[in-house]
Amino acid sequence: MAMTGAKRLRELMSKEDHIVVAPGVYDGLSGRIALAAGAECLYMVSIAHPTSPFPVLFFTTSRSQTLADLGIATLNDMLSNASTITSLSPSTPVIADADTGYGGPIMVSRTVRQYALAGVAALHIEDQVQEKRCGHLVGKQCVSREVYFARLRAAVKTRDEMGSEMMIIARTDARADLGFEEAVERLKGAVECGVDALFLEALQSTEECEKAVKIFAPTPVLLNMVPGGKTPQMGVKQAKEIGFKLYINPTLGLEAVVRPLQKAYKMLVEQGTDECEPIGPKALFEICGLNEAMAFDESVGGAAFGSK
Ligand SMILES: C[C@](O)(C(=O)O)[C@H](CC(=O)O)C(=O)O
Repeated sequence: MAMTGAKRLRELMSKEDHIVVAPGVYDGLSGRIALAAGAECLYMVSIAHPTSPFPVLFFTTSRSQTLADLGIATLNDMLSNASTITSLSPSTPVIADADTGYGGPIMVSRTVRQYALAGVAALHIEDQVQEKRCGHLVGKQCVSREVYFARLRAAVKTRDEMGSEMMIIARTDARADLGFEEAVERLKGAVECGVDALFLEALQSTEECEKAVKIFAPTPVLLNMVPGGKTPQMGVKQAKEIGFKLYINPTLGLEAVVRPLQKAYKMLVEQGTDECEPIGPKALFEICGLNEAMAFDESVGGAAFGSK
C-alpha cells in the first residue's frame, strides 16, 4: 500500500521553504485533471450531493446536483464526494472542507472518524452556526468560543483515539463580524485544543495576512484564496513569502468550467450548434484512466481490451 495522503501532507508541510498548493476540485473528473496537471495536494470544495429531485441552486457535479454553500450539505454528501476524490490517488493528500462538523461534539466526532476512514489527509472545522454560509458572503454568525472549542476538542480527541495522522485545521469566520482580534483569540484557543493548523477565513488585507502568520508561528497557517472573495488576490509566490504553509483555491475548478459550460449549452439550445474544439471520446476517456484500465485487463489475461 502506498503512503497515505495524511502522512504525505505532514511530510510536505514539514519541508522548510515550501508552501503546499491545493487546487480546488469538486468531483472525480476535476480531481483527475488536477492530478494530471501535477498537483501535489487537492482541496475538496464544499458542495452538496442531494439525491432529491429538487432544482439545482448552484454548482453541479458529475453524479448529482450541487447546492449553494449555505450549510445544506450533510456529512454523507461530503463524505461521498471525499471518498471519490481520495480514491483517485490515495497517496496524494486531499484537504476536505468539514464545515461546522455537522452538529455537536458527538457529530463532529463521527465526521472526523468518517473522513479519516475515507482517506482524507486534513479537514477543517469552523465556528459558524449550523445555518452557515460561504465565508466570503456577508451576514455570517458565529457560535461562542466554548461551543467552537468543544467542536475542536471533539475533532482532535477522535483523531488521536483512532491513531490517525489526519490533520485537524481550525477555521474561524469571526473576522467578518467580530473583528480581527476576536478571530486571533479564537485561533489561539484552537491551538490549545491541539489542532495542527489554522485558517483565518476572509482575511481583509495583506497586512492582516502578515500579522496572522507572525502571531501564530510556528503553527502553520492556511491561506484561502477565493477568486473574487474578501481577501486581496495573491499568488502562491506572495503567499509563500508572507509565510503561509498551505494555499487553497477552492473554487478554481468551478470558476474554470462554469462560464464555458454556460456558453456551450446556451449556443446549442439557442442556435442548434456548438463551437467546442472536440477532444474526442478516446482522449476524453484517457483522462479518466482508459489506458491504465486496459493495461490492467491485459496484464491479468483479460482478452477484451488487448487491441487498442
Ligand atoms: C472554503 C469554502 O468553505 C469551500 O466551500 O470550499 C468556501 C469557498 C467559497 O465558497 O468560495 C469558503 O467559505 O471560503
